[in-house]
Amino acid sequence: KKKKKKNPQFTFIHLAGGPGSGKGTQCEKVVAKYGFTHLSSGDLLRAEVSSGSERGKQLAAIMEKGELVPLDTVLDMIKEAMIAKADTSKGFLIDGYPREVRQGEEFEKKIGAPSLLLYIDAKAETMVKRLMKRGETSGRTDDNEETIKKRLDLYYKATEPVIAFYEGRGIVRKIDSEGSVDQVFSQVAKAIDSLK
Ligand SMILES: Nc1nc2c(ncn2[C@@H]2O[C@H](COP(=O)(O)OP(=O)(O)OP(=O)(O)O)[C@@H](O)[C@H]2O)c(=O)[nH]1
Ligand SMILES: O=c1ccn([C@@H]2O[C@H](COP(=O)(O)OP(=O)(O)O)[C@@H](O)[C@H]2O)c(=O)[nH]1
Ligand SMILES: [Mg+2]
Repeated sequence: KKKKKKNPQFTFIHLAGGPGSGKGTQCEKVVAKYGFTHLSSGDLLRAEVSSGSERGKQLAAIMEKGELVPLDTVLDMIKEAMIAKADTSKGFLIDGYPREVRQGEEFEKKIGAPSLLLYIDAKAETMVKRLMKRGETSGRTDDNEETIKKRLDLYYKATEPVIAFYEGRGIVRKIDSEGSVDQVFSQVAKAIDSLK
């Protein structure tokens, strides 16, 4: 029996990469050029924390430690945000999700299959440097040395396998993010243009 494709009217592009690799920075530029809708799971979680809700308080405790919020919570938030934008959006940039292989599997079951995964790759040393710098002004409680170390460890353990999972499907484009923002973006744009 042929399986019906979920949500074929939308393009889904995942961005995976370590903390501070530059996912958010690149997404802003993609939005400006291509008009896709940017959904950052981290930003959605931080918005819930700022709301001061009971759920937000629980999330804050997890994020401060650099651990992962339960799968269903994050997926529900992404889904809600997508529904809110579904009328006006052609495609979604999903930044920082999936964080682990199971999250990728659930996304496909409940939302749809991605056409591209942009793997934003930077050295650990580079990521730490950028995050420490960002921490001077970001106000993010997780931009401190101890939590950055935990986020990196978890990235290598849980998130890198996601990239291998999608490599098997041939949709991964590796982006070298050691250069300037514009150098990185020219690689990102090439990968997106190759979709058409
Ligand atoms: N030199 C250089 N710096 C960058 C580049 N991209 C991002 N940065 C800086 O690195 C820091 C982290 O960038 P973000 O875009 O917030 O990184 P992120 O991957 O979204 O990180 P998380 O929010 O922690 O997931 C920022 O302070 C940026 O100014 C880049 O291509 N080159
Ligand atoms: O899908 C997600 C996205 C974020 N987080 C939590 O939110 C924090 C910040 O995530 P973000 O993507 O903003 O930053 P990164 O970890 O890439 O530096 C993480 O450390 C996690 O605690 C999570 O659990 N699941
Ligand atoms: Mg970000």
